[in-house]
Amino acid sequence: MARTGEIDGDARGPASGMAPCEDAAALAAAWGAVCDSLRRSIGARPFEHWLKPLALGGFDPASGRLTLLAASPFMAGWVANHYQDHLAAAWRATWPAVRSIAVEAGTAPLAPALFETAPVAPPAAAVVAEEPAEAPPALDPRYRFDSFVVGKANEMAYNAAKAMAADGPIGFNPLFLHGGTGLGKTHLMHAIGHDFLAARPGARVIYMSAEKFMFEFVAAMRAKDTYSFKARLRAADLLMIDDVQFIAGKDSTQEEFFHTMNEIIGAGRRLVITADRSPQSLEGIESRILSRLSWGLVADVNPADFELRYNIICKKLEQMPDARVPDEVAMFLARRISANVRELEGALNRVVAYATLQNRIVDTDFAAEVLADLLRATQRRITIDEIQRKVSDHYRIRQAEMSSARRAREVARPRQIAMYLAKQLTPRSLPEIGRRFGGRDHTTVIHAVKQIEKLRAADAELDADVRLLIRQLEG
Ligand SMILES: Nc1ncnc2c1ncn2[C@@H]1O[C@H](COP(=O)(O)OP(=O)(O)OP(=O)(O)O)[C@@H](O)[C@H]1O
Repeated sequence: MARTGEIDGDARGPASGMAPCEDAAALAAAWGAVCDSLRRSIGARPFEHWLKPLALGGFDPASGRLTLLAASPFMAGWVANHYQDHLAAAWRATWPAVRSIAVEAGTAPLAPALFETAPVAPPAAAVVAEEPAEAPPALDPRYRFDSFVVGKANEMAYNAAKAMAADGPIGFNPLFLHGGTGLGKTHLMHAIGHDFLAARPGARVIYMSAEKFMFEFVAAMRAKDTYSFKARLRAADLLMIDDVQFIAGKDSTQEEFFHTMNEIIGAGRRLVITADRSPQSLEGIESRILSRLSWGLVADVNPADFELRYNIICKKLEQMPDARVPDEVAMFLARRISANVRELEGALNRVVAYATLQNRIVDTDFAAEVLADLLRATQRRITIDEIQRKVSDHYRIRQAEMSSARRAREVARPRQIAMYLAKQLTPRSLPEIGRRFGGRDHTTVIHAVKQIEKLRAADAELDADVRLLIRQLEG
């Protein structure tokens, strides 16, 4: 079954004058950029479930027809019915040569070159999906322990996951991992699956989202054949159910889930569950399930701090040997994209994809330009008061000196730095900044900004001070 949705075309041809599909890597990079924008427009969860598993099927430059492939006719139909407009808008913005989009069931053509230079677009094989009965589990090959960067925020979860995968008896079962979206829970689950299988070739490993668990269970009930569904899950040596909060309020699914859990644990097989919050905070989930979950090991995955974010970027860059991303940009991304690792990864991919598409050298200005929307959305509002406080602390002067008339170098220079930072980091106008620094004129502010710009270029120590202050203020 194929669903085709036509979108209004812009018949003027491909974006940036590029011959469509001549450069398969560019098409893949465009798909990466489209994915990024879709994730933002429809939200991370629906994106992960419905759109991330799509693969690029092909693009016909003559007709402008782009084919996307879904894992099943059901998925293809759903995507075509629900996300056609989003897909059309995102492609139109990125690659106007696309005039119609067809979503079909099928597997991706074997065109590894399409993805080779474009880490932004996961190949079909990397799609996180649940395995059909008897097939090897569809574990994402990228999600392994050695590609997972460990820091304070996730070391407890990492160690527990390692223990879950290790050979020999384990001291706990189930393992319950919880934390906000995009922090690496799914990654850890897949890593457990890989290691478990490596230690026990032929073992039955099932990874499944709770949403899929519900769909399959409901479908089995409708078909009046729940036996094979139950038998398959309960025979798993390692069962992993992702995002269990999804079954909140779904009574019959919870009933089945509870029995599955009991069977697995009772038979000494391993169970791993994730959720976006701790068992105590999961609402709409039966208390018997929650208490069962709390019997095992509960480990949280916390938001990454700056150091971990930076290390993650460095790790991702190791996997992109063609990407030329200087350290200064890695630090910039780590500093500015702090919401979660998925967003950080998406930002890095977007910068690399745009640099490839536009043949540009990556520097901080380029990254800021490419990520302008994201940075605006995530930017914390920095106030002039905060800047004055931070700078005064740094130079050990009283904050009142920011507004005083004293001209001695030891207070005048920090004051100029604070004015410069106010101009750089806040949307305040020059006259307003002047007013906040003891009623000074806007020309004084302009002078301070110019002065500090000059000094930053000439004086490494002052430049390092300013960088540090910016980093601290931007959090
Ligand atoms: N510590 C880490 N090291 C390397 N990559 C990481 C790390 N944490 C997260 N990632 C990457 O971030 C992305 C998002 O992670 P993942 O999908 O595992 O998040 P999640 O916690 O399961 O989110 P959700 O609750 O939305 O399903 C993945 O590509 C993953 O590889």
